[in-house]
Amino acid sequence: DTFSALRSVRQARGVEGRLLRRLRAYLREESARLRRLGRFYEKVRALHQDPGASVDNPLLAFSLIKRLSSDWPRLVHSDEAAENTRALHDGFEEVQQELPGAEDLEGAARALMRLQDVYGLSVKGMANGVFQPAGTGRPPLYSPGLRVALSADDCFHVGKVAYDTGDYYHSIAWLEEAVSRFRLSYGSWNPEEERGSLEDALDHLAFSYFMAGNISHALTLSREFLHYDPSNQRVTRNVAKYKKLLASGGDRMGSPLRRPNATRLQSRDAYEELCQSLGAQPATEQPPRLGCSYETNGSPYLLLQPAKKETLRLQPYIALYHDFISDAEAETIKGLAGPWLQRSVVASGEKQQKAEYRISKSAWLKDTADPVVRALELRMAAVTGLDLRPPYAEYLQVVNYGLGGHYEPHFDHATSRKSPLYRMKSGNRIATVMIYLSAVEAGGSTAFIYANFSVPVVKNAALFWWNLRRNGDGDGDTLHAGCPVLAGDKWVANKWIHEHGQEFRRPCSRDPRD
Ligand SMILES: O=C(O)CCC(=O)C(=O)O
Ligand SMILES: [Fe+2]
Repeated sequence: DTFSALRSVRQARGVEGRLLRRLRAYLREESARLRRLGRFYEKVRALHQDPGASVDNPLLAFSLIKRLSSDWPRLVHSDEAAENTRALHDGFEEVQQELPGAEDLEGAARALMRLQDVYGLSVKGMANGVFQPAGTGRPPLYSPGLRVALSADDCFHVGKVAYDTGDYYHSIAWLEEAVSRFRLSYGSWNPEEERGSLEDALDHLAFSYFMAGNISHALTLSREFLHYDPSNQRVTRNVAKYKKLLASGGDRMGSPLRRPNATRLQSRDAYEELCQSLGAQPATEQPPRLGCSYETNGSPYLLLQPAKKETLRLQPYIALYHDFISDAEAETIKGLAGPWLQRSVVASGEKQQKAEYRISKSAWLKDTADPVVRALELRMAAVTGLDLRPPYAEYLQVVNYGLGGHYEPHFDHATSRKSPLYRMKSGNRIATVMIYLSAVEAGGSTAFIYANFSVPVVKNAALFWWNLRRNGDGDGDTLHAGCPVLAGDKWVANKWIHEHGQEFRRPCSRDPRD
């Protein structure tokens, strides 16, 4: 699919570039053809208008006969127009395989609604191209270089995706925006088309209000619909039904519509607050235990260039290593993974499958893929002091987030003995090293829900944390998430290190507090 990785969205832009060039060629050919027709028309018309151009002149008589017997039939039966159309069709067919489909449009619409929800954005603002949290004095979360507004039809399509899944909370917000935009432009340029669209939006909006229990609104909108299309039987029946319901007191107009909790989240508010605050929570612990240091970790590898460690939390233990990789290395890793990216999956029982709560594409890189991957593994081993040789760690997982791409709160370690993670037979995931391979323009922080803080995307830095306690139990405090990317192309690389092989490097303890 296209929407689930920004790399694919960029490729889709390339596809449109090719279509654009085809269309330009088509316009050029067709304009030349029409110009030729125009010249023929003008020439013949001039002869017909000129009183001196009489067919008494044998030369003019000859050319008349030639025109009628040869020029006109050729002109009328020319397949030039058809050939131009065919070239356009062929160009389209060439890229057909690469075009986004219905599921992409749906995924893209869901992405906009996710950004609306998680970042508390108003639909009206978004439709106007502004990313400002609604009803707060906060500044915009993102100010694009080029501000673009959505069309009435764009808003209708987002609303329709919500409508089709029975999500009337979102369908009402987006269809309201569509209706008010259609009303504004109504009759301005293409009355027939605009009217059809306004009616369609009114129809869907009225039904959404009806389903949400707001009968009086459903009635008002249905009446407006009938103003444009008085003979519509279905809507006429609806109006009668709504009137009857209102008369019997069936309106729940006052009750506010609640956002559906489609996610599996119990801690949704905390999560969203962490995503919005962009890594600005005060630490509960104080220096000197929290702070920055140069680390050689007893490794000769780090002697000349120690790791730049920022300890972020002690419980759970989380550290950020700044400048862990170079820009060039990051580009190499992204380039190696790019062609192999596949929709990311999540563990579900014993299986792996794709899920709405993880929107990204990912690829696995072995250390034999390139010397850069190998060097990165050695550096991670030196910094963590852990054994990363297979099967003690998984291959490097490179992830590219998509439109509104995110990974809702989860644990990296297995929480069930049946998890596919145990297929490696090297125990659970004891620790995670996650490298930020890119910057983002807005959003995309890594939020630790129970630890109550979030890490903004710091390009080239590596985040480290222990997933397990020393007694082998999963550390519940490590629940974490990748917040939706508001703007930009977020890439990360994950290294998941397993328990086996670390016995002497991180010794066990029976104290559950360790
Ligand atoms: O992208 C992030 O910030 C978090 C990613 C993550 O938690 C994961 O891939 O397991
Ligand atoms: Fe994770």
